[in-house]
Amino acid sequence: MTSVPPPDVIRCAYAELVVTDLAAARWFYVDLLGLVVTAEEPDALYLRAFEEYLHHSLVLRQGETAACARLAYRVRSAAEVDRAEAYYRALGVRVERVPAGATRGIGEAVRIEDPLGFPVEFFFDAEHVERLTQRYDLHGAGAISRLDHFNVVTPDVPAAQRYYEGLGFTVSEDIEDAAGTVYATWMYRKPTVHDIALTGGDGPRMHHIAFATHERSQILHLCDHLGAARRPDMIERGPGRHGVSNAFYLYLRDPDGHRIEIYTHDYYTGDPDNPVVRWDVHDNQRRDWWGNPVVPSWYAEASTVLDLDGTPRALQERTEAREADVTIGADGFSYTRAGEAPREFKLGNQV
Ligand SMILES: O=C1C=CC(S(=O)(=O)O)=CC1(O)O
Ligand SMILES: [Fe+2]
Repeated sequence: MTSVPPPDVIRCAYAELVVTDLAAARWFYVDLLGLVVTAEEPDALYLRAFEEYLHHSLVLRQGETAACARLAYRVRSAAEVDRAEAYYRALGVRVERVPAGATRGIGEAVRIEDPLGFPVEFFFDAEHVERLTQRYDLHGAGAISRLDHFNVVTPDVPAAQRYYEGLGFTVSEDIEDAAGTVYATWMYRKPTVHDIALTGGDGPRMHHIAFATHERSQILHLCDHLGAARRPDMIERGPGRHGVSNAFYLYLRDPDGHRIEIYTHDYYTGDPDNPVVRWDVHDNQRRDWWGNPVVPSWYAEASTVLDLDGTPRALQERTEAREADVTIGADGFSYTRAGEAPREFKLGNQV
């Protein structure tokens, strides 16, 4: 902890992913997902969703090894970038101040290796570009409106929660058990369910980046589009309705295996007394409200993250119980209505 006040974070703002085949990634993110190309270079794409007016919310950069190179938060003013620098220098983590343009379209920024091992950037100034909210002539049937959240894998969820609480984030929901083990936590700065989800597991790894649509029909269109492209294998999990967040969801894997969630219909969390929702890890509606099982890859796989030199981070193993180990008997395979003995397999699901 430090006596230096934290920067005033507004929201999650952009991610930078390393992809091994930029053309293949372009098909997935632009031709399929419909993200808008703000700028294009031989080895990089700067993409945004239709309601976004900052230069980008996703950077795809050609590289040898697929990885997450950066998770960026926007702060409320240029002065808050200075405060971020002071806060993290006081925390004693690696801090770099970069000039405007270090990332195309982004102003002066502070980059850190955060206490959880993630490459994180704080910025305020960014180039404004056309906001395409009402350019319905450009929206496809699967139009994506904005970046919604990051989900990261980290071994010690309570420690990660404490770090983010120090940064001014608030818990909206979590998954825990009767012994007090916390398996995952959702935390926000913008008044929705989360800007960051902390998923218990070997980390640091990036679990997914999520974009929001306005309508469930847009998510269903993306599934149909993948079918038409004969690429339904890019659908990892869903479509479905989450228990946590109540959002309608779809998880896709991009050509490099990076997980992208398309998400809609979560809820407002902006009042100071917003109630925290706590889920029992043995409630098999927690991750899918309809009780459908979470596919094993969703628990097991996540993207490598890089340090500020671009070197992949070594992983620290989770030492507490792992959700996939404690819920296989409840993840769509049994019912957990209070007082009822767990049943066998949920109809239609077999291990
Ligand atoms: O955004 C999310 C909201 C809810 C869930 S969960 O699978 O319902 O826990 C996962 C998630 O973190 O991707
Ligand atoms: Fe998510």
